[in-house]
Amino acid sequence: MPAPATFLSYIDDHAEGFIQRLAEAVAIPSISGNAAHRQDVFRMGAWLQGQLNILGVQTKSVDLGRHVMDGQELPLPPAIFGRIGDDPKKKTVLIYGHYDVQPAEKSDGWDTEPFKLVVDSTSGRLIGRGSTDDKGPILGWLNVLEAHKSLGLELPVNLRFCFEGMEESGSEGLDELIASEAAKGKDGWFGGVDCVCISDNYWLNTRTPCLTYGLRGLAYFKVTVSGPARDLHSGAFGRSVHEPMTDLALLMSKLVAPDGTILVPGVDEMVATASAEERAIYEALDYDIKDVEESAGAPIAISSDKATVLMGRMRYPSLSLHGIEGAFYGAGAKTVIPASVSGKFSIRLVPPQTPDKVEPLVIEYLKAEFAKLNSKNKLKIENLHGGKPWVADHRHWNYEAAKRATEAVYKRSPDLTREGGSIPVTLTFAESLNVNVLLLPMGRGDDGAHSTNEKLDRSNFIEGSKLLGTYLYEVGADA
Ligand SMILES: C[C@H](N)C(=O)N[C@@H](Cc1c[nH]cn1)C(=O)O
Ligand SMILES: [Zn+2]
Ligand SMILES: [Zn+2]
Repeated sequence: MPAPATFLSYIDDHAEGFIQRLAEAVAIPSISGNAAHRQDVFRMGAWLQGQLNILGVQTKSVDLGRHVMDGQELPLPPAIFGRIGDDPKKKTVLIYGHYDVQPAEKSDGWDTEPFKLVVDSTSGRLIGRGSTDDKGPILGWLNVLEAHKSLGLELPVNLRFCFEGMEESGSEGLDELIASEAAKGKDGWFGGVDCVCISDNYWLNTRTPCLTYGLRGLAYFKVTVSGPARDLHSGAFGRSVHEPMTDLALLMSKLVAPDGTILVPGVDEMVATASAEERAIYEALDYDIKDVEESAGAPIAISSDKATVLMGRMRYPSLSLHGIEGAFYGAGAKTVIPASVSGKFSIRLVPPQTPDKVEPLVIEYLKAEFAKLNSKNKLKIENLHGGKPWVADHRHWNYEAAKRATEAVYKRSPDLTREGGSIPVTLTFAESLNVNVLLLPMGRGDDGAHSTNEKLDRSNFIEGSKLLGTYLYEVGADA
């Protein structure tokens, strides 16, 4: 069933107001991974709940308890649940999104203030932290609701919403909440849900919309080497004591090779090599080495073979080194020996890998490599968070509806992709509600999620809002 023309033109006619609302959302620095911003995450949750209420959605803010982050006990931001429509003749779609964002500071290399949405009218870019990940897509759903309310149009499906404020920091508390709601069956918040739709990833390139049926999982590690009781003078102590930074740098260098091979024994080996037939799937995708190099901003693709690059992102695990806490990193030439340093790295997982299978291999390997250093320093290994990979059935009616919606809005068939990133709650929804989950991205491959100058193209925001609404009509038509 096509979306009504009035809905589509409402979206076009109200684009400026929608961008204004996105600017309001971006202005709240809801960084879940930084204790100093925890109140901002709460503020963002309250703002979102208020917007949903204005648009006629019944909501509930669900307390997720407390947790410890960076040695500090903090309240977890609430899950914002919403519901609108209870017509037993209609399908019920559950929408998930996250209202927290990654950290961002102008000094990281942003050209503009990260928490002030900049509308670049020449390029059509809406630049700001969270514009594409994930405030723009969440607001896309609000745009759909606003259009229906203002036009007095009946929604084609019943909607349930689940928005969280900790996705960028391990989705703490959410799995348990979903499991307990699912256990209540039809009386729970998700009772009667027929399918799930998540808009929290990106097209593969800048041209072709896609539907995503897989996500990598994640195992995130913090490895700490400590020795001296305090920071030391390298003139007074250099070559006289074991230095934590030296040990850590050696350990970190043993994790991954420059070509991406994971050096922890048993991790790469868990995943079967792709057959020629499977390779052909990646060859057929609308993608070019230029696409990865343009979004990375440099000619640094790991191979000149397109399928190898794509499989590196979607089909194989990867290990990335993220940073070292406690090390000297400022300007100047401080001659310090840091007393304690923590390396952060993570492994993106693919089936059949799970955090439970991979973590012991990493811990055992790091301990063995540390022992080889004969250092008198101390080693501590922690898992910061993790999540399992997910793959869905893309022949399901939920995907068929999204395909028809994409063809209606973008006048082209979507690519079918697997995403290199992780949204751990996806698998939780699939398993605890036993329904199909669809990833329907709004943004492009060069949006720079998690990076500097994150943006969402105006056309993706506006056409993407039409897509989300049209998808609901296509699902409704299947009822
Ligand atoms: C794909 C999604 N938009 C996303 O960015 N997910 C994050 C999840 C995460 C886990 N630890 C920190 N963030 C990602 O894939 O990195
Ligand atoms: Zn993210
Ligand atoms: Zn996200």
